[in-house]
Amino acid sequence: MLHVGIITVSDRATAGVYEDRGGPAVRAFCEANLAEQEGGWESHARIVPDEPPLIRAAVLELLEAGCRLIIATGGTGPTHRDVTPEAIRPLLDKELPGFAEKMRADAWDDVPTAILARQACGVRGDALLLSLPGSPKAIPQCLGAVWGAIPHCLKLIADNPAE
Ligand SMILES: Nc1ncnc2c1ncn2[C@@H]1O[C@H](COP(=O)(O)OP(=O)(O)OP(=O)(O)O)[C@@H](O)[C@H]1O
Ligand SMILES: Nc1nc2c(c(=O)[nH]1)N[C@H]1C(S)=C(S)[C@@H](COP(=O)(O)O)O[C@H]1N2
Repeated sequence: MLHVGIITVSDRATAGVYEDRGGPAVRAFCEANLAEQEGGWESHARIVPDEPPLIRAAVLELLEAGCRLIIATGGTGPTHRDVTPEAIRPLLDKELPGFAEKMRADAWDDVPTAILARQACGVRGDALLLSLPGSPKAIPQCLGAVWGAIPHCLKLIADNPAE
């Protein structure tokens, strides 16, 4: 069973200013793309404001719950409240910059503002952590851009545990 953690990082979704569409968009993408997952999969969703300690706490809680793929959406932009990369980076054993590079490169022709996102992606233990922009329409674009590398990455980090 693959446990997938989904974290919406959004002041406004947390406060109820708008209904969260980011978490459900990640879940919908997983539903469409994990149908063949051996042993099945299960999602665990959290919504937090743009506060580093709360973002980190959500990541650590989902790791503790056994999530091996954690996908955060929101808070990657250039404003002072956008702190998801700063919150996630210290938790990574290794950053995998290719994930963010591919997300931005694939979106560039369609959405030039794609380069405003500072996605932090990498591994912690045997888990892969990804961050995506908050815009719900960015979610299938960004996940679609990198999905081809995810099963192999999960297998590599599971097969080569730290001492
Ligand atoms: N979780 C979400 N659910 C629904 N729409 C969202 C969500 N996150 C972002 N959006 C939409 O995408 C647009 C761009 O997101 P923006 O960068 O302003 O949000 P954020 O910084 O990720 O979240 P917030 O401003 O709530 O902290 C917003 O105008 C909003 O309409
Ligand atoms: N594929 C894609 N990437 C995207 C976007 C988008 O609409 N599609 N929006 C951009 C915009 S406008 C911003 S400000 C940044 C950061 O968004 P965030 O702060 O909500 O994470 O993501 C960028 N990346």
